[in-house]
Amino acid sequence: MADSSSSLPPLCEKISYKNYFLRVVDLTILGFLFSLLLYRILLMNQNNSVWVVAFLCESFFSFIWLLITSIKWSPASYKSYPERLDERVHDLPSVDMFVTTADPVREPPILVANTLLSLLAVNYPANKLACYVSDDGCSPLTYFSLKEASKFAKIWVPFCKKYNIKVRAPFRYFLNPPAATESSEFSKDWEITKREYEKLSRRVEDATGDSHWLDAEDDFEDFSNTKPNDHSTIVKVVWENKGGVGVENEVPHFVYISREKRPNYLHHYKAGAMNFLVRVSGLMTNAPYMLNVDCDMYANEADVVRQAMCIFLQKSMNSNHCAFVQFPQEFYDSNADELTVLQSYLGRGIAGIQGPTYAGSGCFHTRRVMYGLSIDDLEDDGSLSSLATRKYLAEENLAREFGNSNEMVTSVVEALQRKPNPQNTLANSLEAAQEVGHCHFEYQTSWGKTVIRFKLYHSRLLI
Ligand SMILES: O=c1ccn([C@@H]2O[C@H](COP(=O)(O)OP(=O)(O)O[C@H]3O[C@H](CO)[C@@H](O)[C@H](O)[C@H]3O)[C@@H](O)[C@H]2O)c(=O)[nH]1
Ligand SMILES: [Mn+2]
Repeated sequence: MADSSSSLPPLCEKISYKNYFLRVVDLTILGFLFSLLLYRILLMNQNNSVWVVAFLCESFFSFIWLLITSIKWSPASYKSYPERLDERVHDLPSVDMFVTTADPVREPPILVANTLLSLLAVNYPANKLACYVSDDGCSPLTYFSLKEASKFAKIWVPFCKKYNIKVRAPFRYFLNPPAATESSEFSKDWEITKREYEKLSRRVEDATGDSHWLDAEDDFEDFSNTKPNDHSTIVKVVWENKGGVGVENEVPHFVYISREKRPNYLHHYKAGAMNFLVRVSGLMTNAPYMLNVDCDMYANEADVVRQAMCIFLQKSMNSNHCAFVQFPQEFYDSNADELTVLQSYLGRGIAGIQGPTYAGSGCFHTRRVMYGLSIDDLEDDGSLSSLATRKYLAEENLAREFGNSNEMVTSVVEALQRKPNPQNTLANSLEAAQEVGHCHFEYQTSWGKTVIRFKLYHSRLLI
């Protein structure tokens, strides 16, 4: 856990971008706007309706201008120092990473595979990570592609770590040839890895048009007679990190899940998928932190988890006061100018006031906040207050809130009390994981009402 010594340099800092010259300019503009409105009001009686319309438009403009200027008044951003993490934190916390996909046509499986590969390869101890992909399309093709990708991960992840590759989504990384200055060993490994990635792409492409492989393996039996909106829960542990040495230890757990869907049950789209991801990961790994990434994105920074941990674990910021860490999104395939305005001006402005807004993807949350805790429920040392213990841990409450699965309730209690997860093998939780995939979890419990759906969008805790 985090070292409390204050003599060590901080894990992250808030950088302020206050600009007094800009503030004077803004105050001058505000003065002009007020004088204009005052002028309109004073001469209102002597003019016609055009004057009134002009007054209304200028008032509206002034209001919007004032709103935006107040947001931008004290811009700030957070700078993290992941290189300091190892000397400050001796036992890094676990992180469960979630990817949601819903449609193998609109979201090509090779892209989802790249998202998965970029997450499996992040710079973080692999035994502290687990990646869960939720497939609302219940697509055997997506499952096939991800399974193949997890085989390729055993080449890709060691390659990225050995050469400290920055972009860890192979489809982006292999766009550029290696620099001429690279060693011959690197060039050789680069060629081999690229060839293996091309083989993976080809296998996925071939499988797209031809489904004979569906019958060839028992593993795909669960997908027979399923429709995207009518099927039972599927949970498959594709790769389990059981420790050991070398490659075996370098690739994090990877679990494929597809929750039950029935035509007469609303499934709550991504929010429903996220609920199921939280439940299954709670049963299997129960990490205190969770990362949520859309399937058409990838982690473009290998240190992303370490950066988030710098912010969560920075003592001076009080880790209990931090509910989520949101990373900005960048687009590689569209004009990003409008995003610069959003992120550099408004994003930094909001970060200066309290913290960024939740953007739906690229966000780390603490599990306890997802289960309903707020700052008021915690003592200074992060333990549950006695009032919160009565409120959250009462047996009848737990079943009503989280459902009738005993294993689920146990995992929630352990997460709320910050107990380390006992090291079970993932396969031991398969039956319980199937159970929490039922549609009724979204109806007879708080999952479909407040857990996640409420917390994601109304969390009051900041960074
Ligand atoms: O029934 C569904 C529908 C969508 N998704 C997934 O949800 C994500 C976002 O859906 P998308 O259709 O791509 O929405 P966007 O408008 O592109 O996404 C933005 O807006 C959403 C909220 O409206 C956020 O949840 C997203 O994170 C944010 O990137 C994707 O990974 C989908 O695969 C599901 O898992 N199940
Ligand atoms: Mn999208």
